[in-house]
Amino acid sequence: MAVVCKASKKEEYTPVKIKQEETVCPAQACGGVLVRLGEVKPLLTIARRVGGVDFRRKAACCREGDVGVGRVEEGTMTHFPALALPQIVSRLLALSFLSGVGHYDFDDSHKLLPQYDFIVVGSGSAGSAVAARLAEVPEWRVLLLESGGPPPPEARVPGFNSILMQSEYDWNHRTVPQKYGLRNYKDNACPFPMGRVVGGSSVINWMMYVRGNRRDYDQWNDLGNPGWDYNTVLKYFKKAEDYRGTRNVGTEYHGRGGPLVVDDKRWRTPLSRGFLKAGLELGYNIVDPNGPEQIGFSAADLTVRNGERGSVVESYLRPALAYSNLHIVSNAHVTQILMDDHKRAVGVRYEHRGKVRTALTKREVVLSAGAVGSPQLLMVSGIGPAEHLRQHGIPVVLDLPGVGHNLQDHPSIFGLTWLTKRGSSNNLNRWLNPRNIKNYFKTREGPLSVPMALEGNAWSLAEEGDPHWPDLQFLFMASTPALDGGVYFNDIIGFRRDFFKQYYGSILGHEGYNIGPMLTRPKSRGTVRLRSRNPHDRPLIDPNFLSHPDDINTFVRGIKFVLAIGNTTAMRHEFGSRFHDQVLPGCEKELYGSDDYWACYTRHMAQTTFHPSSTCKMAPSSDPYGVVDHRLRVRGASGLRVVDASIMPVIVSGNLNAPSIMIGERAADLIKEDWNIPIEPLG
Ligand SMILES: Cc1cc2nc3c(=O)[nH]c(=O)nc-3n(C[C@H](O)[C@H](O)[C@H](O)COP(=O)(O)OP(=O)(O)OC[C@H]3O[C@@H](n4cnc5c(N)ncnc54)[C@H](O)[C@@H]3O)c2cc1C
Repeated sequence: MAVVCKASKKEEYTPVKIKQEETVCPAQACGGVLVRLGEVKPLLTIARRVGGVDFRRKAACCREGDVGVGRVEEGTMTHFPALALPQIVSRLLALSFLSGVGHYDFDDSHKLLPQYDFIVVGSGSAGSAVAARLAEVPEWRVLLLESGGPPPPEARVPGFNSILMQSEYDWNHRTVPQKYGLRNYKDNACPFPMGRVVGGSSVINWMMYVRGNRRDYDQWNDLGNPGWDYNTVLKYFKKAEDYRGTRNVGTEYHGRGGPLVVDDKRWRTPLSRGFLKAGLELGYNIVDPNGPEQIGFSAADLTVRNGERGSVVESYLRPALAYSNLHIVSNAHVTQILMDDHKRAVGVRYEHRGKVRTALTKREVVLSAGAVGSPQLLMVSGIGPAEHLRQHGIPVVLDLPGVGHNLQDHPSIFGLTWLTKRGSSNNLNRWLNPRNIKNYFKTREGPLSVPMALEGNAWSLAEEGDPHWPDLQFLFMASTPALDGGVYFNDIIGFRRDFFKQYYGSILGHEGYNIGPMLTRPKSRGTVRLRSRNPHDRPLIDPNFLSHPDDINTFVRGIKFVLAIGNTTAMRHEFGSRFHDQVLPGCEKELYGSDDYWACYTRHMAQTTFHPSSTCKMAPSSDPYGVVDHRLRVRGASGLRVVDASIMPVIVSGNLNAPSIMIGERAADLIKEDWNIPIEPLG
């Protein structure tokens, strides 16, 4: 049993310089070692993060109020001060200037009811949408439990988009070492960020609004999931949307008046113009990727509302605070779904402020803990592949081999870099210039009003099958990975330091850009598996990147396409674009520029684009690996649904925030229908 630690004497934390490449146990997460009062564990590492700085000590017991207690584990890598400094600065700035921002702690723990109609686990993109919509039914009582705390003020500043990665608002997961890729990354593994905060990943993401391709959803439907075809899901994308952009306004493709503001990228670097011109030069149109067809070049659409991040906290949860029937409890880590003898979900067990609590439901538990959290929670509760559960001594409630199976992510290459003239790209002066900072906090305009570096997207015609169903997306970033001299961004990306110095050492601080080919329809499949039966232990995340040989070939095609973009007159003449053509460390033996060289480049450089999905896939009963049916009910159970990115049978051809919100919106209507509540007809 977990013990709430009480210190026998008052102890102070002292900041320690964490030597490079050391690992610490994550703040806010118990690393797996439970401490019993009075027990002596000299090697226990206690971590606490204050204002973005890690404080760490070794001790026999934790102190009252400690949030990060556990063994040193491989999960988190924190550098001091490289990561801590920008986090502190951004918080101080946000605290000093965002005076109009009302902090809300999302803690209704003082008014909990003995029983709820619905318990939603996880307040991320899908969980917040479904919880807020369920609470529209006045007679229903809804409880939303979230493991993380309330979002910090700096989360509202779009330009601080990378600041929350590897902070206490990130689960700080890492992949397991990859057999086929990540060769220039420490331990052949990479950080795998996911939001652990009220609002989930929508609070730490990069705010690009992309729905995917109409064919993705028609495929879901054709795989035996009725009601998930494009025409149906489009209604839910529109229901969620309050479109304030300039493309296809007033057409059947965009919604107005929904909770989620979607807008054009209002502030752009000069290079953004070059990127769009390059597309025209290559014979592509400038498109609205959320319009009739996706193929083409586009400036990014953003979930930014009047210059501030439009996460699901702003769009769904704050407005829902008006409902007295929705209770939200932050810092409530769910450790088990409680199932009765008839395999019906009757509640959940969770930990809050050091106490183990139980919440009961008379209708349903809705699991929205994300593509890693949902399969993990199912498995520790006895729902998953029986053999795997038995290995960890977990009594099997339901043998569902598909739980944690079928992990899909979009791998992409952050690394193909061009140098350009001064003033053309995002540089540190633009980002951190006091004038721009002051201007942002006054007007919500300028470089900080948009996510740092992200400028646009492109989708090229597919070579196989339907040409309008792209297998590649290109992320255009108007900065290089060496923009900050390797002080900060390298740790966020996760390259090995020796590699970084060797490859980027000659271009530290230079202006330029980066185009990342991203596989929209990868063929590799991975897994999420348990490390142990302890719900606090990090799961083993294996995306199994590049295990399918076709993924390498698609990347090679993608790299050639981005080289063509960089080589257009538009990029070369106006911006002096020049490819950083240094031979990639690790690929010296290949003929530079050959297909084998680019395949080698891919194996060394491709990594996550932070889009895990499909680990509890929706499928008809004929599919042995299905976890939920088309109404998102867990197969073989009752009173239990999964509602988040994990239900995607196949990952979609775009970023996952908008699709996850759509899933939450659609799920709410499915639930209402199943409980005979009339639903609003959608146009
Ligand atoms: C750094 C980053 C950048 C990204 N950029 C973009 C982008 O620009 N555009 C885009 O479209 N997508 C982007 N994404 C992806 C997108 O944000 C996610 O795919 C989407 O938010 C997933 O939604 P979800 O509801 O499935 O899960 P999440 O939003 O991750 O929500 C899951 C929630 O469950 C909580 N939880 C988990 N376990 C438990 C538990 N045991 N008890 C209680 N609570 C629990 C988590 O803390 C979290 O709040 C990005 C993601 C990241 C991490």
